[in-house]
Parts: sequence; structure tokens; C-alpha cells
Amino acid sequence: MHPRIEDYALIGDQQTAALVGRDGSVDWLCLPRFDSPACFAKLLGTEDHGHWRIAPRGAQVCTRRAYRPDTLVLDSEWDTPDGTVRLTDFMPQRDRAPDLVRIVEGLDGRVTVRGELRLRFDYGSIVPWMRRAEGHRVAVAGPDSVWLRSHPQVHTRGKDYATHSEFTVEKGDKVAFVLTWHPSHHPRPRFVDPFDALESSVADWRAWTGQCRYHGPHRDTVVRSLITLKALTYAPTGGIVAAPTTSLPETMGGVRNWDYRYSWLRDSTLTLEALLAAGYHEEAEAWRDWLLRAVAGDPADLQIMYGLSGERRLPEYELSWLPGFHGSAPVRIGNEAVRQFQLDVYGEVIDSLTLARSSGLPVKSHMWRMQCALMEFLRSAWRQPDKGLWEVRGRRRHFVYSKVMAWVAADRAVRVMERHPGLEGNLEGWRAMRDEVHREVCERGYDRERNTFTQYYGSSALDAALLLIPRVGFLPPDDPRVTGTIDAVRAELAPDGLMRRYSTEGTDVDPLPGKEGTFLVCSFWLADALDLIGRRDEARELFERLVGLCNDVGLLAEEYDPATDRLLGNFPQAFSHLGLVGTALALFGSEKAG
Ligand SMILES: OC[C@H]1O[C@H](O[C@H]2O[C@H](CO)[C@@H](O)[C@H](O)[C@H]2O)[C@H](O)[C@@H](O)[C@@H]1O
Repeated sequence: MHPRIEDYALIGDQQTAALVGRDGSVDWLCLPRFDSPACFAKLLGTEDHGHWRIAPRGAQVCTRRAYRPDTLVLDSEWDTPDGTVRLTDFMPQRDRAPDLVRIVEGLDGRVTVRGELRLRFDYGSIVPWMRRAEGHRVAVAGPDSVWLRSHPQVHTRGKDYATHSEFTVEKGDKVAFVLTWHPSHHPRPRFVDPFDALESSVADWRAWTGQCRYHGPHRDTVVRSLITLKALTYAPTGGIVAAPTTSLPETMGGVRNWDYRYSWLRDSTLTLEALLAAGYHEEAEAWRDWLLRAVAGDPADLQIMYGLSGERRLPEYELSWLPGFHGSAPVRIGNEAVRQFQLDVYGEVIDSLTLARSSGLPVKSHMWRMQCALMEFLRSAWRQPDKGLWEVRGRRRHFVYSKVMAWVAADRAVRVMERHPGLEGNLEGWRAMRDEVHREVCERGYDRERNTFTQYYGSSALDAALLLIPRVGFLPPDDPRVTGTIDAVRAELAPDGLMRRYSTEGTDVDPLPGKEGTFLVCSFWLADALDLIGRRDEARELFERLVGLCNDVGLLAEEYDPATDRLLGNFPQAFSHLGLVGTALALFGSEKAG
């Protein structure tokens, strides 16, 4: 049986990440970066597309598993008729080369363990040449080279283009395997000691989580979300991936399969907000600096997403040889949405730079000039239709949320100038824009008869993003148009209590085949909106339900299907986790440590 999305746990080294199944198999790993080709792609295909399984002989899924508290170190344990064995998986902080460490430990009895390593570079398409060197195994194909070591040394044998091992552990025995990648034209990197690396990984993560300011209910789940957001950050540049996977389907068997291994301005600025609110200034500053480098240049060229180092070209293509997760094809690399015009991004960027300033992050001299340039571009562009924050692949429209975010940009720029009279900028022009956008949205984006804002000007359709209207300050929470919108959006898009982004029925906004599932971040936004309008009990109840959708190790995908009780979409997704952190902070953030 192919695992479900919720069967996976994440490990990573803040440059890339791996997904480990409950059966002890690493089914996804891109090396050396999040957006590099995968050397294990079983997630989107079969064992022959690459995986690395370590498990007791004859055993299937583990009996239990958990992260070591406050770390990204995963322990999976199997109780077998012969005894109990633990597998510890982690990726140490990177020195020069990425390492994946797997330590097998006998806990009880005498258990025979089997390993099967099937390396397939370039997303499962290339079988490397494997040889012995310096007492280890080394695999090479084109630009990639991978070393496999074990401590103490375990005999390995090659069969069917895979490396097999079998060994026995008794109580107290430990056998470590280390997989190390490096460019094949470089000398092999220094080998890490797996046991020292385990100690320092645990210590590093605990030092980091120790800074967390949240002390309310579900603290472990909130900390797990923060660890996940940190793990999705590409440390060398500060860029944040939306998720470490590509093409986990939004609908099982469907075509809505996208590559999320890039840095979206929207997802990342919202991540910055969550990190700042939870007390993580260092990451927020790194992201802010990434942002300033990525968007530098002509404001008309601002993209909605970039590569991890700020790369601009992310061409989309399909991998014909991968059948996709449970047959959900195509598998896509790159993301065509990179070329879309999405107006909301300007609002999110300017809002987050304003937040960075007010949170005390050191101000960079060129930051304000860049904001002014973005604002001047926006002043000339906000009347244009766009693709909206959901990146629909239909025609451009006047999406209401996009216009609201144009208002946010102008509002924040005006406020910064009012607070810092020494700053130069087009104060009057931005004030005028702010008022004009507000007026237009209230006239053209609001349906008087139904007392609700709408998805786009003149339509009767609704959109979950409208829930953010009070949060961004466009209207006060007690404005009847706000409460009316929350009720309407909830009734139409959350019939079973969980939010869809928009409706795909009776509209051509989103022309792709397949239905829209429940989008988790939108459900957190609903809880936030209910809280803001004073319906705290309903907000808390929804938050409890959403926390209950995390898998056994606290991770969320992008979507959840109530009909089948399955997570869907890329995994784990920053959007969902930043939603969880944001709602927890909004509902319980003022609670002090016991
Ligand atoms: O559903 C169509 C679109 O789905 C993706 O976009 C979604 O994920 C983004 C990253 O988390 C998020 O920023 C966006 O708001 C979501 O709708 C996909 O990336 C798009 O290419 C696709 O058109």
C-alpha cells in the first residue's frame, strides 16, 4: 500500500528536507537544495524512482513514532516478536555537504533489520554507478555523488540496482548510516560523526525553540509549526519555500498538482508575521533582507514568487516518467504562476516591511526608497485586473481582495510617513489613492442585497480571502458589512465548517477540472475573523478542530478532505502552519508561562 500524505514526517537541514514514511522509508529528498532534483522520488512514483528503507525484517509500519520534544529529530519504533528497535532520522546542521543520518538502536530482544537504498538521481530517472571506496559505498551519476557509510560497518551488497544490508541489533546496540551528497567533481567532503551530530542537532533545536514566546494551549503543536516554518527556510539566503514538495495533489487523482519549492512573497511575508509574533527576530530579518534583494530592480518587474536565491525564471514543465502521487498526474516542476500579475503582493510586501520597521528590525537605508518606488508603481497599476491570490489560471479580473491589499499598501505607506515626518515620499498621492481604492471597493465589490463583499467586482461569487478584511484594517470588525461578509462566506464556502477558497461550480473563474477542497489556512482565517468580531467560543471550537487535523507528528498539508478524512496538497505547507501559529497567538497569545 502506498502511504498517504499524513503518513509522512519531515526532517531537514534548512537547505533541503526529506519525507520519512511510517514504514521507515525516505520517499522524498532533493539534494542539495529544496528545489534540486530529487534522488528519492517514490513519493510521486514507485520504489524504482528512489527510496531508502530501514526497518525490522518482515515489518510494515512502525508501532509508534514522534519527534524528540522541541526538535526536528524523528524517532520511529517497531515492536516485533523478536524485540523492539528504534530508528532515529535527522539531517544535521549543514557544514559543507548535506547529510542524512539514520541511527538504528536495539531497545529490547534481538531484532534483524534490513536496509534497502535505491538511489535514483534527477527525480527517479537516473540509476547511478555504485562502487566501493575507502571502505564505504559511493554512487556517481553526472553532477551528483553520494556516499553511504555505516558505523560500525555493516556489510552491504548490490542487487537489482539497489544496495541491501541485513544486520542484528540487541538492546543497547547502535548502528548509524550516513548518506552524504557532494558535487561529483569535488573531493569527498569531511565525514560527520553521526552520534555527535545527533547530540548537537537536539541541542540546537532546543536552544531555538526555547526562544518561543507562546505559552498558551497546544504549545507543542504551535512549536511544531514554528519548527516546520524554520525548516522550510533556506538558511543561506533567508528565502522560505511554500512547501518542500511538488505535485502532491489538491484532488486525489486530479491535475491540480503544483511545485511549491519556491519562495512566494505572499506566503513568506505572512510567515514573517508569524515568526515575529512568536519572538523570532533573526529569521524575520533574514527574510526581510532576502526580500529586499529579490525585489530589487524595476518595481514593474516585481514577481509574485522567486527561487530560493531570488532567481526569477521558474519555467514549468512536466515529468512524464513519474506517475504522480496515487496516480495524480502530471508531476510539475517549476511554476507558471511566476508570470502572473497579482496585485495583493504589493500590499503584503509593504505591510511586512512596515511591520519589520515597527518591530525594531534594523532599518536599511534603501528600504524606504524601494517602498516608495513600489508605491509609485502601484499607484499607476492598481486599477488593472489581476489573477488574484489564488493564482487562478483563468482570465484576469478585478478581485476584491487584490484591491483591498492595494489599499493596505497605501495605508501603511501613509502611516509610516505620518509617524516619521523626516521621510520623503508622495504622501498626498498615496492618501488620495488610499481613499479612492476604499471608495471603489465599497461601491463595486460589495453586494448590498446580500450584505457581503464579493469575489470580484460585479459578481455574486464569494472568496475566503474576504475574511481578512477586518484583520488588515480595511473596515472595523463591528461594521455590519464585515459581519455580513463573514456570515455569507462561511455559509457558502464552509458548509461543513471548514473553508474552501472559492467555489468552482457555476463559475469560470478557475477553469481547471476538479473541485476545490478545504484549504486549511482559510479555515484558520475564519477562526481569526470570528475571534475579531467577538465570537470567541466559535473561534476556539474551530481552532480545536483544526489542530485535530494535524497528523500524528503535528504536520499539516495545504488542504484537507472531510469526506475521506485525508490531507491533500503539498506537505507540510507553510501557509497552513503559519495559519495555526497566527490563530493560536490571536486566541491565547496573552497567556503567560505557568
Ligand atoms: O490552485 C491553483 C494554484 O495553486 C497554487 O497556488 C496556491 O499555492 C500558493 C503557494 O502556497 C499560494 O500562494 C496560492 O495562494 C495558492 O492558491 C499554485 O502555486 C498555482 O500555480 C496554481 O495556479
